[in-house]
Amino acid sequence: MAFTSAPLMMRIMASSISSARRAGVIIRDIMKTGELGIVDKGKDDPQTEADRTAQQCIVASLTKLFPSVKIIGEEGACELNVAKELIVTELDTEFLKNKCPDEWSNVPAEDLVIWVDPLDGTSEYTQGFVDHVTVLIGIAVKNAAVGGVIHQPYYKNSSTGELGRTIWGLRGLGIGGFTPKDAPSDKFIVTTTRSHSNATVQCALDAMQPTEVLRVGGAGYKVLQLLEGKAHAYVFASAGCKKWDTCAPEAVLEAAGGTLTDMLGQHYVYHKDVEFPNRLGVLATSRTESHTKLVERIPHNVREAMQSK
Ligand SMILES: Nc1ncnc2c1ncn2[C@@H]1O[C@H](COP(=O)(O)O)[C@@H](OP(=O)(O)O)[C@H]1O
Ligand SMILES: [Mg+2]
Ligand SMILES: [Mg+2]
Ligand SMILES: [Mg+2]
Repeated sequence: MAFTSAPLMMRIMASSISSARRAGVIIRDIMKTGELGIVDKGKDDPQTEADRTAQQCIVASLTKLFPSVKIIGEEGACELNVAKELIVTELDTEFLKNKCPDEWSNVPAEDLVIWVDPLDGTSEYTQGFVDHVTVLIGIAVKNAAVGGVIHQPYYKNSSTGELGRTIWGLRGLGIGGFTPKDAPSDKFIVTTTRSHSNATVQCALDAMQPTEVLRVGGAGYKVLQLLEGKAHAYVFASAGCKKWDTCAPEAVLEAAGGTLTDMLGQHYVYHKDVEFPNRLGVLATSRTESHTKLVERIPHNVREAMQSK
């Protein structure tokens, strides 16, 4: 096959793009059957047949191609001996036309972790807000979120009518599949959770003094709103998001000049032994905003509430 000599990082990105697309088809197909097979993993934490099957597809496909790379998926350990139709072996050839940034051209498998959220925005998926759903595949090198794929299965291309779009980002290369837009400079729009709010989340939002608040599902979708110029900041003062929610969004947003950190302005780490919860919340800003200025607006009681978790 052409391009098989591409560096490991580029092959993983290209395979992530292909398998995220296939996961998007699985998510749409399961919705069409009307049998979502919802299981409650905890309070406000549903899992569906689409989460389970999309994860099997992504993890089995990446494991087949990259057996020595650590892969961590939201839905836990999964069966790797899956039906042939669930295995995606093709690499996205368009992506492989890019030159690998020098800093990633020799990264060994043991420095990599792939964080998989097979369906981000599950609550919204079960309630029919399908636009909020994304498939997230993040690639960490040692501690840092470096590469990411965000696939939006229900995005409709207005000229072709085709469903699904895939946005990728790689530090040192930039982003693809999409042209970012800046949000209006005469407003300050903040995007936040639709289904996991609480008093601390609201207190942090109020402190931002937004002109408008958007309440939508999924970490992936909220970061897309920043890239699309629909919001200036994503503010979520809660420990509810996990590493698979933020690895891909952080890499894509930062490749486009934005910033994603905890509420204190520190980057999360994504090595294989890190704990899953993002205990200090999520604060993300588009490339036009001063991240530090927003960190300074977080009130003491919110900082204390988060640090005591
Ligand atoms: N309190 C909480 N409990 C469980 N999961 C939470 C949570 N708060 C946020 N999350 C998870 O973080 C992601 C984004 O949340 P939100 O849409 O509220 O912004 C969702 O991922 P999943 O849909 O992949 O599970 C959601 O489940
Ligand atoms: Mg979930
Ligand atoms: Mg998620
Ligand atoms: Mg999920």
